[in-house]
Amino acid sequence: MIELKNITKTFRQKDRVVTALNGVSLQVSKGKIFGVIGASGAGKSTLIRCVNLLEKPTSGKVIVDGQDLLQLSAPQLAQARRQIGMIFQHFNLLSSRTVFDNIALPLELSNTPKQEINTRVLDLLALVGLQEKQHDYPSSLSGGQKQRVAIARTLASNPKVLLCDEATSALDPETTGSILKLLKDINQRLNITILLITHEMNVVKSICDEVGVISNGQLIEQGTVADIFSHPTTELTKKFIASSLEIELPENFKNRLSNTPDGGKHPLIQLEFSGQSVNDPVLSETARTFGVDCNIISARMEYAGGVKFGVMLIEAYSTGEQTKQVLAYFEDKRIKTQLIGYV
Ligand SMILES: Nc1ncnc2c1ncn2[C@@H]1O[C@H](COP(=O)(O)OP(=O)(O)OP(=O)(O)O)[C@@H](O)[C@H]1O
Repeated sequence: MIELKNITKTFRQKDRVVTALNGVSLQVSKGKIFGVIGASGAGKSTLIRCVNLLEKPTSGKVIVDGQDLLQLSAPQLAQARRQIGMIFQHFNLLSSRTVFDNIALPLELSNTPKQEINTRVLDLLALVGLQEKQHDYPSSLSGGQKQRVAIARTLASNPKVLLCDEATSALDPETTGSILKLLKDINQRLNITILLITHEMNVVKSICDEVGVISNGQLIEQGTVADIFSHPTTELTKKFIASSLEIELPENFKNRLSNTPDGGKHPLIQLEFSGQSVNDPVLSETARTFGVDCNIISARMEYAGGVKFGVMLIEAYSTGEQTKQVLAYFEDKRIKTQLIGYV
């Protein structure tokens, strides 16, 4: 549905040339959700804006639904763009129009009959769960509600593709979750292909089928979410994955933490489970094999693309030699271990 072939984009900034995209190629199949993740300035916005030619690539090809966009005449491009919806971090609603009228706008612009506009907007309001807000103005809505209006507005044109430019970055975690759920719902119910950009691995993990990692204008890694999570090859990808799995050591353990096992303290071990880890009942095996009981202090286990990931902090009731055996056992199960200290 979307194909970028060897896209390069350079900008002229006073006396120097900035290469925002450097030979980017990617493909998104119909009905899939593809996430591009990268740090600030990596080229994410430029990339997504090249898909609907808001930004014209310096070289390369942009093919959407079989059409080579750079070869189209102005009217043909306008037609093709109707198939490509876009939502933004800051929603871009018209403050002088009600919720209903914001959603109706693209239909008015395409001269849709009034009765049809009415039915369609009411359907869209129901789809995004905002029927009661139709007469309200954007200023009285929460961030999540504004993004729902923006989603409904872009769906009004029946797009085949939806581009999401950091669509949840201005929202709190709970609202982010509900907007991501809505996007997944739209993707599945309407079979809309989604390309999104984000700097948060949690977004990728919760709704994407495939992911590309962008750095310095280049896609340095791409694949299915399950593959990338289980076999990340670059340090940057590993960092993004780790950032989505962070857990905090509770305050009372922090205060007791020391570098030595003096005074009968027990080792505090961090276990990092990835797609490569052996899926065994490791804690009970540790107790049976080494006679070492473990207390789970904090844990976060999740699934991405059908693979189990997570981090766990355990206090192992072990002494010196046993601790070494237990750490070696976890490593053998391909669980990344780190001795944090003693508590
Ligand atoms: N219109 C422009 N003129 C000049 N340089 C630009 C322009 N747009 C982007 N750039 C440069 O291109 C590079 C990539 O920018 P881009 O906005 O695509 O990154 P990003 O990954 O979206 O960053 P952020 O997450 O901070 O929005 C940056 O070095 C930026 O300064």
